[in-house]
Amino acid sequence: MAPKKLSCLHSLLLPLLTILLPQADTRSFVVDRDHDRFLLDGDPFRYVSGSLHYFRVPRVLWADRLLKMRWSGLNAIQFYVPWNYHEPQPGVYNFNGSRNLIAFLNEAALANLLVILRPGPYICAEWEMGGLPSWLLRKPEIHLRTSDPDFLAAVDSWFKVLLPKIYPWLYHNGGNIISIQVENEYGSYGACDSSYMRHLAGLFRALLGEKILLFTTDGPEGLQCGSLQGLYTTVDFGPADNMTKIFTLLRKYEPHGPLVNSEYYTGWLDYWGQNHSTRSVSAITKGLENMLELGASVNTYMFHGGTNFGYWNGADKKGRFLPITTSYDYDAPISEAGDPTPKLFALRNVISKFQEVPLGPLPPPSPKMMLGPLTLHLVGHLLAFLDLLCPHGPINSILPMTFEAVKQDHGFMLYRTYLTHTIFEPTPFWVPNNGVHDRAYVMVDGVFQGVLERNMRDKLFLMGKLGSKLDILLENMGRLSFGSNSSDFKGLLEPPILGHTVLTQWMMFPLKIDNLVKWWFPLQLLKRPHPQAPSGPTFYSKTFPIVGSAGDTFLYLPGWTKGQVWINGFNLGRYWTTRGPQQTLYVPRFLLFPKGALNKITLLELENVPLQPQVQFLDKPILNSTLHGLRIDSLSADTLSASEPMELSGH
Ligand SMILES: CCCCNC(=S)N1C[C@H](O)[C@@H](O)[C@@H](O)[C@H]1CO
Repeated sequence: MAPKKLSCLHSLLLPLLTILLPQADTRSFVVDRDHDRFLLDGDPFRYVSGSLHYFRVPRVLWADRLLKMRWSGLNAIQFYVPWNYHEPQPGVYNFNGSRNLIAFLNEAALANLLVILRPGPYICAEWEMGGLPSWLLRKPEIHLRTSDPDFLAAVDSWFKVLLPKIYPWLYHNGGNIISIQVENEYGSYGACDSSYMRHLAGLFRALLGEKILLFTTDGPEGLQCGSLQGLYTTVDFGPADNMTKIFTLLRKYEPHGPLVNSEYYTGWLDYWGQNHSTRSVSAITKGLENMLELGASVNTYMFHGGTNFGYWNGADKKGRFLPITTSYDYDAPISEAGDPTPKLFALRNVISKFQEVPLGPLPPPSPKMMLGPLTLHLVGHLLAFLDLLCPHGPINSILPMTFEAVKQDHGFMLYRTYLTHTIFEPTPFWVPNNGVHDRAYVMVDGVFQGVLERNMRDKLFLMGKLGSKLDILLENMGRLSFGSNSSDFKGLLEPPILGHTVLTQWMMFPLKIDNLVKWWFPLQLLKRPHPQAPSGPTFYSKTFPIVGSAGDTFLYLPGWTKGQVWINGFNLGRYWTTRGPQQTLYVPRFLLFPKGALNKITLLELENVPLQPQVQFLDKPILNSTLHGLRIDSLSADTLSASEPMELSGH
């Protein structure tokens, strides 16, 4: 069922693509079960693909990354489409700028790369709520990833917008999409709702037609529940797994047709507070060569990881809640900053034994820049800006409400109540049933008392007078992206208890920090110094010029604790210097104004500010600090010493 009207871009591009590519009516990508292979336009074909997530790479960098992937010998790329990235509110869609999926497909076509598309609706990917929009949780009893009518209604409505957009880009229609995955590792979810999977398969067929190859991907243990008649079954595993054993198991589901590993892990993800993950070059190249020897088609996950900018990281639960770091470097062949690594050259060498790889030099690593140290100035305590951060005023409720209930999807919310009696002695303060989701910065009359953290710290001791103001800044650290319970509500899930008193009569202030930072600090007069010595959630800022030529750089925040950073209004993501393993944040050079113009860095430090409120921009990342302090051997001496301190005029 072709869409009734092609967008003007399609009507312009499609004829171009049809001229550049063989006529649409002769194009085909099919499974040849007689010879256990794919056929592309009737010829034997094997893909060697790499995963790159457009939603983790600013659009201005897409062409650079795709060129490097093509040069590496890949003939295809694989990527997800995060539902929550494109439908921020029910019925509100965004496909602009770095969300322009069609522009990304076109960039891939221009790089001569075929596409394996994975539109979900659930994508996992260490992404916020595995790609599902958090507004689904406004119906708290919804059963995600099942044939729950409320969930399917939202899925149908989303796919009726998305799938017609990609229909013209299907390979047999003249585009570059050769196959499409249905759901994601459904067999690992536990619901095992085959009517849900059948519903999705039917919807994809209705909107995409009969020709496109639809497939599923599961770990070996998930094939039973994740596979479905009519969808080609593929598997995922890494270099340490037993390829022979897993492919033998896969043959139980696909006795004929090409063997496919849809996620061959080149590295792994990082959690805040855990050691940095790496995978050895030798193990990865050996595993890839073994699979290519077998004639398998392989997608390497990730080939370029990118960054969880803003609040987009997801989380796992392994004994305790584990948020994913801002960096999604993944120890991938192309680093977070887009630089080729030894792993890339080693994989290219393996691929070249099986298929032609493009000649010509690979673009050199991007120029890097050092800057600073910069001394930031105090703008004011977060509470001093409540009127600007929550212009519509608070929501009142006897019991605290969740982020989802007040329709705050990401970031921070302030909960406020007043003590109904004087507390003379330090008195236990806690939220029952581990009900802080995820971190609570507690203040009494504006004075910072400490932090409660999901699974990590559940009690503080407070004192206060009758009528004292009790403020709790609640941080959403990203919703679970994997596991059987994606309904990861955020906020105070239960009323807090002080001593023997259940605290009621709450005011909820959903905070629109990003809006404010984008338009804020135009003049020094907006500073609102805090009456007490600032500790707890406090804004710092600095205006600075670039010295010398601009380049990619890595923001280093020695002595700071935890918070959020914006550069020229762009939300760079979370830092957590005291937790690691990530110590720097990637700053693509396009974010910075060149020499002659002024840049603005804004920090929201949530806990403690260093005596010297300074930051530096380094010429290399630090992603592997030990759990107990930074291993500075990862930095050259000159980098650490950096240039002369820059005392700049201005604000
Ligand atoms: C502990 C990892 C949680 C499960 N995720 C796994 S196994 N993975 C498979 C999943 O399909 C992919 O989206 C990624 O999430 C990948 C890990 O990078």
